[in-house]
Amino acid sequence: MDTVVEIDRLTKVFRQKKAVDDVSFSIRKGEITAILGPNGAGKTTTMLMMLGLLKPTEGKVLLFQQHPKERFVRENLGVMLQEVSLMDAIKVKELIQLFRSYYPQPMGLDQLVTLTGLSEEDLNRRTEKLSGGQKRRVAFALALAGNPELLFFDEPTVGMDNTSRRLFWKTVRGFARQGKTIIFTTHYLQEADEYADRIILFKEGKVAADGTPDTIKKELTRQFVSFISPDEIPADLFLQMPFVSDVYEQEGRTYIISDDTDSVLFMMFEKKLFVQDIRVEKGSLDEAFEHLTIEEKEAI
Ligand SMILES: Nc1ncnc2c1ncn2[C@@H]1O[C@H](COP(=O)(O)OP(=O)(O)OP(=O)(O)O)[C@@H](O)[C@H]1O
Repeated sequence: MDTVVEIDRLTKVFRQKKAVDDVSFSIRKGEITAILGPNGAGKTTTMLMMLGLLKPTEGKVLLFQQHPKERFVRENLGVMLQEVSLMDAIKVKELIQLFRSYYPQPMGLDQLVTLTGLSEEDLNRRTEKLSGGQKRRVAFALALAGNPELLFFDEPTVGMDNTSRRLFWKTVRGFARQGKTIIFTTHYLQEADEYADRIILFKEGKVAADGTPDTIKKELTRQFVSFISPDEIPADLFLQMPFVSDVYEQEGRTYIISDDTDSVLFMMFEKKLFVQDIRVEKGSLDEAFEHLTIEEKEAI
């Protein structure tokens, strides 16, 4: 059973708004997948539907080939949501032990403490006395308590200091090496790039791109050569080059989209094309991603 998550034509409509719009994908065992996208793109809504916490308007979710609410799924699932609310008036250690007792094969307390960086002092503290960062560490321990095969993290590192963040990712990577499947949402391309095997990029409730970090970066950062020419240069001249993916004209300027802008320039000079005002855009990743975010804000 290689496919752990299967989503088929998932849609969620809140009043008039389509928060998630006809999304399908599947996730294989042992993959670390980042669901990346700007505010309001539909990441959390998708995650809540995957977890069975929100009913889809249309479409379906299968985890381990079963409905998310099935007992087998529950016992193999670990979740850390954005808002951490812990039970009050109980010591951290007691809360973790309580969670461990819910599962047939829980993770050992010592291992949980090592993996999450909780100190002896933290364990004996009452939950309402914890700082934001400490709460997230406890939430992480609770997500791991059942030694789950599938882990969901909704913006896991928000509010974590650098040490906690490093430990978090070290633990997550170790899990993936053991064959556990990890899904996390994030706003940060850098975090997705660094830690995920695969990025599913959400935009306005849809999957805008899906692939390895390198593929996604390439898609986001279209490189091109552009110029103005008084001559009619046939687009085919460029399109027949293997590294040119598109040619178009906009406001009197011709754009040659290519991964290899150097070769485009070389060909232009070799053929002695009469062009003026040549510009080469290497495509900054940050700019491209920011552009995506701004578009999203404008659309709201
Ligand atoms: N319970 C709800 N009722 C009405 N609208 C909602 C509800 N939950 C989410 N939405 C709307 O659905 C859209 C998607 O929201 P969602 O929280 O899934 O996005 P997100 O990508 O997780 O954003 P963020 O990064 O800000 O957490 C947004 O426009 C949001 O306002």
